[in-house]
Amino acid sequence: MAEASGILQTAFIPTLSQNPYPNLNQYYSPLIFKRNKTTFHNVRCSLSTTETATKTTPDNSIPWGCDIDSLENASALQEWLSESGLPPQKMGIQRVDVGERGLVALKNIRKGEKLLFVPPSLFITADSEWSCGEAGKVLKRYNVPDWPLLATYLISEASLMNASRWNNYISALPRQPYSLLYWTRSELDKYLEASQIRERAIERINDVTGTYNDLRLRIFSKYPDLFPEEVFNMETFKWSFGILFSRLVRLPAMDGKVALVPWADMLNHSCEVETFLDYDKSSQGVVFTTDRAYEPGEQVFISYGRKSNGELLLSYGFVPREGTNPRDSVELSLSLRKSDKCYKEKLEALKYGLSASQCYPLQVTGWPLELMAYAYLAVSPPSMNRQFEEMANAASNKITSKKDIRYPEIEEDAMQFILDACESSISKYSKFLQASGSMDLDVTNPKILNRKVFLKQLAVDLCTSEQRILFRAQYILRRRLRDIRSGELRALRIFDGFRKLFK
Ligand SMILES: C[S@@+](CC[C@H](N)C(=O)[O-])C[C@H]1O[C@@H](n2cnc3c(N)ncnc32)[C@H](O)[C@@H]1O
Repeated sequence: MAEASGILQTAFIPTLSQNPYPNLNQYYSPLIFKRNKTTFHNVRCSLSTTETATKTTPDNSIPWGCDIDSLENASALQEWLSESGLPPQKMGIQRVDVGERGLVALKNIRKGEKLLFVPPSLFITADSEWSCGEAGKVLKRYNVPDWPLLATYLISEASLMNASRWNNYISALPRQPYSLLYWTRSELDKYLEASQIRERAIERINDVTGTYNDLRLRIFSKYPDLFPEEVFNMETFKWSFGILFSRLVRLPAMDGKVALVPWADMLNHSCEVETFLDYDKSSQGVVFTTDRAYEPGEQVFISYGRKSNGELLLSYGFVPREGTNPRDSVELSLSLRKSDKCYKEKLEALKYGLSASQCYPLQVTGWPLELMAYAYLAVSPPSMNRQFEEMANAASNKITSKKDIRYPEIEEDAMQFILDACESSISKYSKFLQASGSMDLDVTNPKILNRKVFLKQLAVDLCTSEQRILFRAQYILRRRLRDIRSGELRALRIFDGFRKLFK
């Protein structure tokens, strides 16, 4: 567990954990980026730019960065990094089969070798110097936390193009990162209807929208010269948060500092490796230690953390190949029955952080004790009301109480309750997977069709992997129920035998 949390903390971190901004519960609506040649740069810091961010871009996209699979700016990035202190590397950026672009071994790399050595002068952190110092000062004055601060910083530097020291880095970032932030509400509803990831994506989109709206109301609107809407708008924030979700690293050896680490963020994820990025005090740079050997031409991977396929889709926009993710899990939703005579009492018992409907992760290898405790609570009869609190506490992962509770008298009902939830979820997945074959057949515009085919494939891959875990749980639950029932039958038969004997 300690190991797992270590990895979770150090991989690229998709969480708005430091975002204290309220979820304004607003539905995301993409704003069209207004390209205005004059206001775009010069207004803000009187920085004269030799290039302006006004090139023509595809609809709704921002005018910096490059296509996600483009190597167009990669050599300029490499050159700039070496001039700026990146030591010679054993890897180079190339087009790859997994992850579009990635770092590929140029020489033999041994298992246990330290690679990268990106110096702190190349990190982007909340302490980085702003090209537009005034804008940075304003955000600091308002105590804007790291995530929104970095999102704003990235936009500010990006809009300055070659007047920013990060120009080469930003030019090599994807113009539209693969992210669920770019899915519309109707796409989420259509393709992810069966998966709980849909809810998480909606929450995340609302968080990003809320954060932007809050910054706009509290700060940007008061300093329109520093933060013109042509530059700092919902579209550019969607981009910068998409970049942060898929590339920001937490560095435990630097007290958990979060940073964008150019070059290191060209590494793709593999579920088959355990190694992750961290700051190395002895070499004073970000490194990772290989946990396997690589030959020249092979893509080198790190782990983004022990994440489920759904979490990988949510933050990084990809789903690993079926059956390759040993950490995969699916969220199973359990609910108290409204018709339960003790519904109110049970709800009252759940007051510490749980609700009448609760999600728990199922893995191929099993499920958490908390899930079983919730099931006990949901099926327990009024006569067990004294145990409601114990069950509710055991169902919560926030309260440190005894988790491994057992109530043999309601074990069968609890198992059946979980099985029913699994089967109802399985049928939602089956419905989507069956319907997916004939979805979008009426679309003729090739660009729209491409997008739909791409999103649908991601959803099909995710739903297939999630359904597979549910099938496994269904199998285990059915077998346990059969054992319980056949055990009961045997006990009844023995009892019957004794009765006959005494007759
Ligand atoms: C930290 S960046 C890695 C570099 C990225 N490939 C690039 O060209 O900029 C994370 C992004 O890489 C891609 N990626 C990483 N690992 C992947 C994998 N195993 N399969 C597919 N895409 C992957 C996803 O688009 C993800 O959002």
